[in-house]
Amino acid sequence: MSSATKLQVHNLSKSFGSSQVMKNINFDFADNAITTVLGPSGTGKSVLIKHLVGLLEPDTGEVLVDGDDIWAMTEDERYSMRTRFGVCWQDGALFGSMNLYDNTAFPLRTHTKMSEKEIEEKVMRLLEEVGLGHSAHKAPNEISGGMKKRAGFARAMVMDPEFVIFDEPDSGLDPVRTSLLCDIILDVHQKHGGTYLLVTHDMATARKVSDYIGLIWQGEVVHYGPAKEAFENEDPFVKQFLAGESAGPLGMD
Ligand SMILES: Nc1ncnc2c1ncn2[C@@H]1O[C@H](COP(=O)(O)OP(=O)(O)OP(=O)(O)O)[C@@H](O)[C@H]1O
Repeated sequence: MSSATKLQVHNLSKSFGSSQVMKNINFDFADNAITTVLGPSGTGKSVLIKHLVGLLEPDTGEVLVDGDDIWAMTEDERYSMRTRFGVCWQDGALFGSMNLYDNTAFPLRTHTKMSEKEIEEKVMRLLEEVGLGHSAHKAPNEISGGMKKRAGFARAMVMDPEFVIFDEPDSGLDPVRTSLLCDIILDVHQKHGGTYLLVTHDMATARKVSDYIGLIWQGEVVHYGPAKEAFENEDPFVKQFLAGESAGPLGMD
């Protein structure tokens, strides 16, 4: 893959105490495509996301946005770099005291000078795009887990991010709701473009949405390439991983 993509991770390593979670990770995330990073629980997928948005600093290595190392930036530059990202956390990370409309409007009211009329037009369009146009007045505790994730997605999109990151979009959802969310992700991506990254261990999600697939195993990238190539790959590690088999070269520890 070209080394000139807008979002890159180069030789990133990270340890917590004596536990090394990331071992020299490299990714050049394809521009304007959907990449899924797959890995078993505890393999460091959320840690990867936190590095990408500048919430964690690597021990060694770099996170590059447009070729600039985010940890060589000033705090202000890093803050403004973060506004180019929309992140969909597992539970939607909604403010419990605000309805879905106000949750989605919050970044616009905080970071822009848009009028309430402009905000309303944008917020309602996004809530409709994620299938929540009729639920704008509801509070987070009045809606299902799937709806929370969709509301989190609408809020993540409201500042027109170039990079959209999903932390396990399928977690806690049944297969039908997961499939609905995947359809919405594909629709929104087609409409707005952007570089999307999903981390998950759900193969069905990966099959449905991915243009590219990366596999992380024990803190290392064991495969990265076009999704079709990954699912046709004969490498025993990749085959076992994508088939979800217990027998094979990947150990269970
Ligand atoms: N701030 C932290 N301090 C210490 N250890 C941490 C910290 N953040 C993550 N870890 C450890 O790093 C490892 C990877 O965690 P991470 O949450 O990234 O896994 P994951 O692949 O996202 O797992 P899951 O699929 O279960 O969400 C775990 O062993 C976790 O306990």
